Amino acid sequence: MSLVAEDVRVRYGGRRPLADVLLRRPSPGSFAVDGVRLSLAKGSVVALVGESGSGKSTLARCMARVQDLTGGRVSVDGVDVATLRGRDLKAFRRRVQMIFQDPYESLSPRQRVRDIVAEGLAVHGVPRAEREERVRAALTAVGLTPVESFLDRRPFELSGGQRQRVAIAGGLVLDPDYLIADEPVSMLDVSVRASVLKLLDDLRESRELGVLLITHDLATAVHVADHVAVMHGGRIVEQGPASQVTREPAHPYTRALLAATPALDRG
Ligand SMILES: Nc1ncnc2c1ncn2[C@@H]1O[C@H](COP(=O)(O)OP(=O)(O)OP(=O)(O)O)[C@@H](O)[C@H]1O
Repeated sequence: MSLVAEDVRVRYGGRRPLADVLLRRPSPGSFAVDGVRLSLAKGSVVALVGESGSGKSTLARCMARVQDLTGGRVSVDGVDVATLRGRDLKAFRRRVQMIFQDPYESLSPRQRVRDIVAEGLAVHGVPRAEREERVRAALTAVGLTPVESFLDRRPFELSGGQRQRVAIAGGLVLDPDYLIADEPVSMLDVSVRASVLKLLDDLRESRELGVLLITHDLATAVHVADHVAVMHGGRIVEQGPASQVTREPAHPYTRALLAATPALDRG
């Protein structure tokens, strides 16, 4: 079972963001994602690595079907996700969950942990009587135990790492097949990054979750990924097993990324 992007292209229309002009990012005529192929199998962690503006988030949104493609296709188990409607689309929305960089921004400040985590259950019509048990199971799975001491807290009463765990629990509660994590640790203290990455790795193993880990940091990528795809200017310039990409980088851009990651460069 896998979620696959094939020759995906995205071109944005309209006015260009000022930051793009100032940073001399690709012009409107060019593609933010330009012919990308990427496959995410269940039970694997694939890291999508590249600098800001390289197209990682755009590709991720396409794979979650929250963004339209200009060309190519995204399929799940061989079915083009653009063709999904009604019940099938709802099932896809359950199967593919996204979590974001800043758990503080993506979590509603006034809601309590129990309601934040239960939100997806309500949307997907899980009976009220089942919700509490599933919320507890999800919080246990992300290591927020004893569960009782977290259920009634609000986001501001949690540490950054705990907030990211709540966001992950909110995705997991629907028992997805794939988790797309867009820079999930970049806002966290270095000391808690490793534990959140380990959590993603544990979930991959215990739930056979397919994790797409988006990061600008190669060190984060190789920490947990089986497969690394390096994105630059809307294209994947290199991809392969994590050990191969870091030991024998074939593309100059990958070599530059490695050189900027001293610990890996030495190793
Ligand atoms: N809604 C949009 N409208 C116009 N251009 C956009 C839009 N979203 C992204 N872009 C542009 O598309 C390109 C790729 O952006 P994208 O966010 O996918 O890259 P990224 O690698 O995820 O970067 P970051 O890590 O900064 O989010 C950039 O030039 C960006 O400014």
